[in-house]
Amino acid sequence: MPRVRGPRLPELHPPATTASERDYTMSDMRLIVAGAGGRMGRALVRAIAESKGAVLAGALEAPGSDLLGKDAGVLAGLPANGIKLSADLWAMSKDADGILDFTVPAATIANVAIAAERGLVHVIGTTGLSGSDNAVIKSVTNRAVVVQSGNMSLGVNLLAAVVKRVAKALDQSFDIEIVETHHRMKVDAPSGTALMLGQAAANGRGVTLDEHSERGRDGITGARRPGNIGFASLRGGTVAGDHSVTFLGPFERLTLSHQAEDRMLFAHGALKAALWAHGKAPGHYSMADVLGLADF
Ligand SMILES: NC(=O)C1=CN([C@@H]2O[C@H](COP(=O)(O)OP(=O)(O)OC[C@H]3O[C@@H](n4cnc5c(N)ncnc54)[C@H](OP(=O)(O)O)[C@@H]3O)[C@@H](O)[C@H]2O)C=CC1
Ligand SMILES: O=C(O)C1=N[C@H](C(=O)O)C[C@H](O)C1
Repeated sequence: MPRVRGPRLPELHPPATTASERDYTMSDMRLIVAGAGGRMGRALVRAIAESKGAVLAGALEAPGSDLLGKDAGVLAGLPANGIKLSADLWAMSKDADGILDFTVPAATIANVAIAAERGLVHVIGTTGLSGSDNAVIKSVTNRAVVVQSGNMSLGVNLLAAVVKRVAKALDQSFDIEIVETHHRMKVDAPSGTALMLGQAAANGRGVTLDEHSERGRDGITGARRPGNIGFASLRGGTVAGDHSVTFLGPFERLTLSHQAEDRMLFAHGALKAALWAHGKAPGHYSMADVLGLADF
């Protein structure tokens, strides 16, 4: 029987290579993974092993973690790579070029100063950051390179650009509601992506998100305030990340949505951001900058 060939799929999971199987060059970007024992941290270790142009230079974990001293490759489901998890960012960053940081707000904020001092590209994917956390991050970007985004995927960043345009085109007779669904282990709500999409809608409308958000409705809430942007969060199972933005108008609704199928999507996006930012001038960059969508 003739072999039927299907369309080629992008290689989200190309065969993993390890330090011993690959020839690293001096020009490879030397990356530290923060939260290396976490879900995203393990995905990032795999993404680095699978990609050209970067090498794992360190694996950071929380002080007191049971995982300190364990091999980052083994934790990520790969052969041992000799990089042991450590809580000492200053020591491991001596010869590093960048840090991929998907941890918790307190850890990310602690990492900001060291990354700036060491001249590391700091890719920040951590969500749940407060306004004052974000101000700390911004404060170093006159001397440090930071790429920060609540979502590192191409699809969500395109979605945000489209949401901004649609919000601009529709008046306040259209209510905007953002719904997100994530796995049962997620600790923050609304998701960073939902807030990013809300910000895009607010920008399109020319309003301030803080003054036009409706979050956590419960009980007698009163009627919906015209012009507000609503948020709802679902948690359960193993969902990598679903987001939808619905524009509800008189007798019609428009929904734009995105489903992430695997968190390797975010890991590959973060790696792309680091490689893009290597050698850039100090600044606070977004994933839209990395993907060339800033003017879309
Ligand atoms: N922007 C994006 O595209 C994406 C963002 N995220 C965000 O990334 C973050 C992490 O998500 P996820 O991997 O699922 O969460 P996990 O809880 O699985 O991982 C977080 C890791 O950070 C570790 N950690 C805590 N404190 C420190 C510290 N001081 N130094 C170093 N490591 C520390 C945790 O260790 P311990 O368990 O011991 O506390 C844990 O291993 C979340 O904010 C999530 O929303 C996730 C996916 C995509
Ligand atoms: O915690 C997660 O898993 C994710 N977090 C990010 C968010 O808060 O939006 C990105 C993605 O949706 C997965």
